[in-house]
Amino acid sequence: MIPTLEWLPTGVNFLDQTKLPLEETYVLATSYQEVATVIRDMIVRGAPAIGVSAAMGVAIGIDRSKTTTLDALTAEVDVICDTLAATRPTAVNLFWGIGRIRDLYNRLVEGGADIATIKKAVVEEACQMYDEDIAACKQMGAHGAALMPKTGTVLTHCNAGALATCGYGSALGVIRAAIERGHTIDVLADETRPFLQGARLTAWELMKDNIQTTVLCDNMAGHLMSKGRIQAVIVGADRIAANGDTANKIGTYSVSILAKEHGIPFYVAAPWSTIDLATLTGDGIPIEQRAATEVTHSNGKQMTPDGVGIENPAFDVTPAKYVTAIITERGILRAPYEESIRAMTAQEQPILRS
Ligand SMILES: CSC[C@@H](O)[C@@H](O)C(=O)COP(=O)(O)O
Repeated sequence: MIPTLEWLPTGVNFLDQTKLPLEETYVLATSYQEVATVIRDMIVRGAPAIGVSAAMGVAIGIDRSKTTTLDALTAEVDVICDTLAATRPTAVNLFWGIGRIRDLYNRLVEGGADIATIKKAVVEEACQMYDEDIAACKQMGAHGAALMPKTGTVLTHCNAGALATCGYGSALGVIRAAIERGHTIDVLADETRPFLQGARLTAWELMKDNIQTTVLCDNMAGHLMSKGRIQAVIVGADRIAANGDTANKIGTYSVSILAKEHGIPFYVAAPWSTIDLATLTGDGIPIEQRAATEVTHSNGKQMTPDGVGIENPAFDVTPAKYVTAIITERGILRAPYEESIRAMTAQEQPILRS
């Protein structure tokens, strides 16, 4: 399995996704500040991977703290959490990952645990979240495989694969699971301007698994749909509001409308940690704005005239009405999403182990 990130005795080791597909190199983060930089610079990216990375960031910050009193440690934990929370705004998994370690820390302090016990427990929790993320991807695959065409072409946007998770992938995990169950699927990967997660990352990881993959420019999907070349669309998600509106990589919204127009099912695959019950509709989802240079430059070369205006929102929101189903590790959600999400939230869930 592709090692997206890994807890090591020396730190948290990240496959540098900014260097793919040409170089497979790693960045070892030895402090919470370095983990924050890795997330902000998109060395690691993809909502589920960001969530676990942030949890590991909090854990490494606590584990490496030199403070000797609980009061001082608690003050430091505030700074650690705030630093990591300021890295990227859209993927709710970031805040979920930080919150889970923070909650554990608070419970341990209230329970009278000493610093050594706390350090051990937060590291174990972060590593458990890593295992749970892989298990959740496998479960999404098990639930979603039957929705994929028995034979046909599936379009995906951005990278919701092993690289966007701790392994196996959310949207690409469903495709992998379908192929493992005997489906004959080839993948169309939108290049996903401007950061090229589709062209660089989805193509790289699917080729590694010998899954037939074709990269297309973002403006080509409509043409191919009109020619009957696409049987399903599946994407990941960075945040799903309580009504099913889904934030995902910029361009997803356009693909969803094209799919609707052509009668092609449009699926979202995401772990439960991507569902944000506190955000009622897509209007409440913060959209990350990234640097203009991602648009103005390609491989260091300037592509636009000096002084031209630039837009670079990193995400858009697909209204729930365009989403055929949301595949989670708990099961498949269908419209009306307020009700199906509420019903599945109430269900008791087993702890997943990879
Ligand atoms: C599985 S993570 C969400 C993905 O579906 C992906 O499309 C995405 O938007 C990731 O954004 P990124 O900016 O690369 O972190």
